[in-house]
Amino acid sequence: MTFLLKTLRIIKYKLSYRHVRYMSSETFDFNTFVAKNEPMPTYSPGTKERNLLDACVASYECRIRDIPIVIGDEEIRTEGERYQVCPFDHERKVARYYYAPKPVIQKAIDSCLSGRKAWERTPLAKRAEIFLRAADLMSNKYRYDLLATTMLGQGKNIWQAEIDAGAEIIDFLRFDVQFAREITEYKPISPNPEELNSIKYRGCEGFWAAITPFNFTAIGGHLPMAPALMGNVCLWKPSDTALLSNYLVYEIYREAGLPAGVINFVPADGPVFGDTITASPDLAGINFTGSVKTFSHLWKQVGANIETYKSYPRLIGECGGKNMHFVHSSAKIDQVFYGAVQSGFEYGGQKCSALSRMYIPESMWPTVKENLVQFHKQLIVGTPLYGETFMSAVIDEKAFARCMSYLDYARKSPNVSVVAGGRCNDSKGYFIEPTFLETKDPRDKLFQEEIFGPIVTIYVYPDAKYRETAVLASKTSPYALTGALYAEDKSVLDELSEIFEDSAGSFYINDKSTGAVVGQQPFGGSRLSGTNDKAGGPYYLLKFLSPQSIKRRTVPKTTWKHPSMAVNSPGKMEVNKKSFPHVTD
Ligand SMILES: NC(=O)c1ccc[n+]([C@@H]2O[C@H](COP(=O)([O-])OP(=O)(O)OC[C@H]3O[C@@H](n4cnc5c(N)ncnc54)[C@H](O)[C@@H]3O)[C@@H](O)[C@H]2O)c1
Ligand SMILES: N[C@@H](CCC=O)C(=O)O
Repeated sequence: MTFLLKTLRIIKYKLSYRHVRYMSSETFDFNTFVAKNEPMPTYSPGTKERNLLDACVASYECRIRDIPIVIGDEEIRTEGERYQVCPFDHERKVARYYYAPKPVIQKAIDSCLSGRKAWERTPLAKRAEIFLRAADLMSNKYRYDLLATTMLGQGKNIWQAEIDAGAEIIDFLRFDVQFAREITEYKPISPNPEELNSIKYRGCEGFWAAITPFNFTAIGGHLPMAPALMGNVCLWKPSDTALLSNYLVYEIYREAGLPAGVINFVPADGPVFGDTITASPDLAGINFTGSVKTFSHLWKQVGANIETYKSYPRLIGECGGKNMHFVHSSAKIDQVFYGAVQSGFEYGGQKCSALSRMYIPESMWPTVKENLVQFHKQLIVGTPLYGETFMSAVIDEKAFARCMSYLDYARKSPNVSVVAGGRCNDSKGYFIEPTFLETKDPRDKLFQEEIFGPIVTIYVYPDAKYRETAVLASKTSPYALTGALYAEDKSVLDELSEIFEDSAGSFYINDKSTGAVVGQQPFGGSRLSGTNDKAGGPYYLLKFLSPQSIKRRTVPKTTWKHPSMAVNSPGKMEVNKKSFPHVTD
């Protein structure tokens, strides 16, 4: 009976998915293509898209997807199967997967390399068309599956899943196509009529490795796609806790026409994968998003092997943050609460851009505190499958333990008090209550270390000391990812924006620190937050090109002499006897 119901649900969903939106690949002309951001449906109760999404989520009930390693066209399953579970219900398995050991990772490298030339020689416009087709499949046929797998596997609520696995991934694909055209439009000049100059926009010699995090399906899909678009071949190592959605993205690329072996899908133990790719002389680059710890480790491994590579590997790393909201007394107070709740707690604070330290002027603190406590009471924390849930569980046991250790520290520290929240429960899922803490010490570790959970710490400063506090805030953390400044006073905005210039790669004025949109706010940070390559903007793609400059002489030379030399007997080789006295006639 359950089986029958389940099958009926799947059939009903499959019959109803055709909800056709904008198709960018149908009338595609590479030379004129201009991307636009994917419209986001509201999913409010009773809408068509909400009903379709609910049916899609239900169709995954009792299903465990089997996810192989894919090298070329070959599916590989190794011994020792593993499971991805729902973070909000850790008894519920959603995917079964397998780790690639060293020889399998090496096989994936060899497979990539064997197809590299053919893919690089495929015209850019053709490569672009494949990824636009993928964007259309994501926008239409697979929209709800992408959301459902992100909700179930990564614990995002409907809106957070749409931002990521709906709009953002589609935007990445379409805007990258436009950016790829724009950055390859440059042609060198040929002012000498005897020469013709050109540039060949090659990919890199070797293979790229895309190592992706759990927290954004869009980042998972984008990191291998961007090098592939620019003519590279790539190994994609997805995160263990994002496999369900990430494998679907991989399947969509293949359905859209991506040839086998251009991207090989290689789930693996992190260190085994890292050791194998950094030991390969053919490593062309690593496109990484994740923690500082992992990126620094990879960088060291590349450094240790530097003399063994055929080319210097390029390293892109988008890492963590300790993102602040700095509030001045001229700020609009309601904007401060809304921003804090959304940026601090959406997706359980598991966005690299999430608010985690906040500076509030004394005069505002009583009202801000009262409102934060009131809002806190209204937040629904639970299963992301329920439409009114604001926030769900953190991703896994490790994240739960990390958040708990900071909450323990907060309870024990004489400087810290709990404003709201502070509880945790992992009996069903990895639930951490959204928490506001207040500290008396603006250099507290709560103001320096990335927690990556729903914990926001507040420091209350004397209004008149806003300048000194801003200078302190700009230097407190080793990260520089995102930051927001709330103020209405124009001179304060100018002054503080300058103070914060080096402390945030993505800076917001009177808006929260999360929610960058592709093509609108290219994203990334410096200091320990990464190499600031600005995904979602055009310059990102430059990293994946290794252009070849070509000069063609069209009129043969008639002499070897420099113009500065006397013109007697042009073109005839003469030996200068003063320089070579030993030369005799
Ligand atoms: N700046 C950004 O754009 C951005 C975006 C998303 C996430 N992040 C950051 O990512 C982190 C959260 O993601 P996470 O928990 O998945 O990070 P993580 O570093 O634990 O894992 C990232 C990836 O690296 C792999 N990995 C782990 N050890 C490895 C090793 N030795 N060699 C090779 N690969 C290895 C993991 O399996 C995973 O696929 C946070 O710090 C967050 O701020 C940054
Ligand atoms: N680009 C996203 C964050 C990505 C990191 O997790 C944002 O702007 O909120």
